Amino acid sequence: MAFAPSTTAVGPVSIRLHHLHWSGNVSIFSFSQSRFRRSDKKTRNGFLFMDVKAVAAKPDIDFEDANWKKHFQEDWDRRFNLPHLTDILDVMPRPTTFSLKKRGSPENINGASNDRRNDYVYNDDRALLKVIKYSSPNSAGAECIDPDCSWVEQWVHRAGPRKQIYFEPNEVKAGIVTCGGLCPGLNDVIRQIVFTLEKYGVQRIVGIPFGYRGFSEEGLEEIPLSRRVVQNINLQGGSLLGVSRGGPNISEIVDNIQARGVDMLFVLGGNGTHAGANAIHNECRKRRMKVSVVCVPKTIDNDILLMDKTFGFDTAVEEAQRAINSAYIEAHSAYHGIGLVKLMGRDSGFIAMHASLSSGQIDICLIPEVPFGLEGPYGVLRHLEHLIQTKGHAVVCVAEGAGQDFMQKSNATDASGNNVLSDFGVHIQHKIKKHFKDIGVPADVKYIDPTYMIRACRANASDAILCTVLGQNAVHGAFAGFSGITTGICNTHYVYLPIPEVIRSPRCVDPNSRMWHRCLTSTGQPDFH
Ligand SMILES: Nc1ncnc2c1ncn2[C@@H]1O[C@H](COP(=O)(O)OP(=O)(O)O)[C@@H](O)[C@H]1O
Ligand SMILES: O=P(O)(O)OC[C@H]1O[C@](O)(COP(=O)(O)O)[C@@H](O)[C@@H]1O
Ligand SMILES: [Mg+2]
Repeated sequence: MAFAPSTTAVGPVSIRLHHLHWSGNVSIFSFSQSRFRRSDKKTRNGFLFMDVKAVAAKPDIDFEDANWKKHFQEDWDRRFNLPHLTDILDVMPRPTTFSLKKRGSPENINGASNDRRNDYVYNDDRALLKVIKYSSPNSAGAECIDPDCSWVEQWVHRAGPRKQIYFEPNEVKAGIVTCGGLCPGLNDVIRQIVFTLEKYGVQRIVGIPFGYRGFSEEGLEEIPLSRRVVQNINLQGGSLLGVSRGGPNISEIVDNIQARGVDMLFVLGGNGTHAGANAIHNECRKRRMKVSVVCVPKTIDNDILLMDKTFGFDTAVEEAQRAINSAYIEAHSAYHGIGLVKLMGRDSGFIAMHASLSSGQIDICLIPEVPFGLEGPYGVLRHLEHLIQTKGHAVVCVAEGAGQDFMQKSNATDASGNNVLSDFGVHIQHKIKKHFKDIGVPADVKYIDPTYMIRACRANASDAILCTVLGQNAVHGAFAGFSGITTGICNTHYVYLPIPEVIRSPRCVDPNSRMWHRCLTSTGQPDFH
């Protein structure tokens, strides 16, 4: 029996890929529920939070069965099937009002000349999630399903405008909400959602202020949105609508959606936000409301499963270069200089890894996914000593979630239920200073924490394009009648995915991946233990 996507909101989960016996991406395996231990379960703000730990990692597939691949693929298709309004409601489609041809005359869409333009995506269109065929599980970076690492097709649904839509645009009231922390590109996505809604003919578009809180907090009025209002918001960082953590429970949110008469809700946020959006979608279904809930993944940490990348990540990596370069200049110009930069990444070290790789100036990169020792002959401090002796300076990049075991845990959580991390940047800074003092070698340590400077930036060009496509696809998905979905880029193609599939766990750097190996090659750092 496969692990069925739960209709219960699953909160922060901690699964480290390198703890798994099987190489590859956890999401390709179907786990039976019995293989998970629920280590912690608490209710906060009416939400259910579960920390789920993988205690065994064997996939629940009988590879002796000659038909295992067929079963796997049937299960896959079931898991990745997109929830649709017609699953529960008797709603009829109508021809789309979104047309790229003659503006204002979408009725022509069924004509032969229109078909030649190939403007629309069909519900049976699919994109292939994985494209490498590994010759063995020992191939570098192999992601395998079976012990022989055989070829198994994993198809997901293609995003884009459909010929048939399930809403009358002039009757639609659309809401947009941005939750969690800031991320470069939020305004670009809001802007594109508004543009695309208007292109369909939607006239009532509102922003819900300050994340999910805007659904309950008194005095927070919805913000009317139009092309005129959002025209230039992409020129600055942040979110026009504001963001927040925590907020009302799902039932209150859905009551409020009902009261406002919102029938399309666009939710921009990370893992927590997606769990909330899925719960909202399920509650709307339970109440048989005709509401489409569509997410756009927003995580600067890049920690959403299955996606090539999420918007804001490229910008963060680029912006981090400035901090790393300053750290390098400081370190290089000082006698025995050590530059130290802390970058974001609660569970995932993608920003630290990519920023280290792209800068070419990092000697040591520390991320949460790869354990390391500080003291002792094979520890980080001894290697720093070696770098100072041989090069005269060193630059270190740490992800915020790295080295948590070296510090006292606070057990505190933020309003969303996320663990509040101890500051490893500050900790290692003190450790380095003390170490060099203890061994009687001068060292000049300069610590840079650019966290909020990076997060508040406006999107760079490549993220701006990603935001544009994602924002437009979110609207196409809602008009197509899907709900409980998110939109992303997988294997260079734009797709829709059911929310539970992308939040099974935070996406993490695989220490066996080619990218981490490239990072190690670039920094020249040894294994620390
Ligand atoms: N398991 C959950 N179920 C429902 N809502 C959640 C859940 N986890 C977080 N949320 C809500 O989602 C919003 C954003 O969550 P947060 O973890 O702060 O950011 P992110 O979405 O970036 O991960 C918050 O308002 C929070 O209360
Ligand atoms: O100070 P805040 O707002 O709690 O944000 C800190 C968090 O924001 C992040 O950059 C992104 O987190 P979210 O995806 O939850 O917004 C994390 O890496 C970091 O722990
Ligand atoms: Mg989060």
